[in-house]
Amino acid sequence: MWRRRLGAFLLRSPPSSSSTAASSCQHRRHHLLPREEPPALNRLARLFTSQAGSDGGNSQKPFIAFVLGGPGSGKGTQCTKIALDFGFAHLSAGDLLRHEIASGSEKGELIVDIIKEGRIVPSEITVELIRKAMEASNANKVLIDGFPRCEENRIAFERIVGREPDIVVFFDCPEDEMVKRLLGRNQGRVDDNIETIKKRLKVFESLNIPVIDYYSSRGKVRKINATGTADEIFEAVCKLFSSLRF
Ligand SMILES: Nc1ncnc2c1ncn2[C@@H]1O[C@H](COP(=O)(O)OP(=O)(O)O)[C@@H](O)[C@H]1O
Ligand SMILES: O=c1ccn([C@@H]2O[C@H](COP(=O)(O)OP(=O)(O)O)[C@@H](O)[C@H]2O)c(=O)[nH]1
Ligand SMILES: [Mg+2]
Repeated sequence: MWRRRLGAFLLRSPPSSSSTAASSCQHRRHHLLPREEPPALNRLARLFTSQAGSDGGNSQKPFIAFVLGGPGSGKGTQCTKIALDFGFAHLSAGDLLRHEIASGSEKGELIVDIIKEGRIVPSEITVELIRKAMEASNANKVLIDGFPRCEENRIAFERIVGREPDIVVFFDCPEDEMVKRLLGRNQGRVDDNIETIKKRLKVFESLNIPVIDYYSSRGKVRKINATGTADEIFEAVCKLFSSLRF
């Protein structure tokens, strides 16, 4: 049912963290309530809870949401909104890889070639970048955007980080809509060409869908219809995140 014939495209520079005023949803206020308590009370409360707040250190395991969907399904756009409204750290695997490329490292040279071809970067590289970013964020709620891309990624993450995600959010978007969005993204990414897009869509179908199927069989997938405007989709996202305990 989630398998769609996927047709076609991009690599953009680091994430836009912009979010429109219209991005907030009706559930937002409900979620912000605990964070609106006086700071001293918050700090005191954290001393007696099992998980520290994202600004107060995280000595316990964080709540992890993998955010998956085809290229152009809106993962990055929605993650930015979730991070703002629900206080998650947003770790984009693609952005971490692009930062590595920008650093000029030897690894970066390997990564850029892989990304240009729409293939998947070796798991040990990506998992190590994510592990370090999780540690550096010290957050108690983490969105991992665009990872795992394949079963090997998934297994490597679970082995190295020693965790499964708490949930997997799947943005389900028709191929023609994804292609249209990617063509309009215009962020100067090296994978922003028709040839690479075709390959990425094929890779999504053959390698990433099995990861979604795996987590689905474990009852972890929350599918969101990713058609409509970004704000309409975020309404559904808000309903989901408002129902979670983290
Ligand atoms: N619901 C939407 N409708 C139309 N365009 C969208 C929507 N969500 C995101 N976009 C745009 O589509 C492109 C791809 O979105 P992005 O969030 O980068 O997707 P992904 O991270 O899944 O590749 C971006 O240019 C973004 O602004
Ligand atoms: O865990 C990951 C995430 C990304 N990529 C590579 O980086 C590209 C861009 O990924 P990103 O998530 O930024 O693309 P999006 O799906 O958001 O358009 C992918 O096509 C892959 O080549 C990868 O190898 N492993
Ligand atoms: Mg993205």
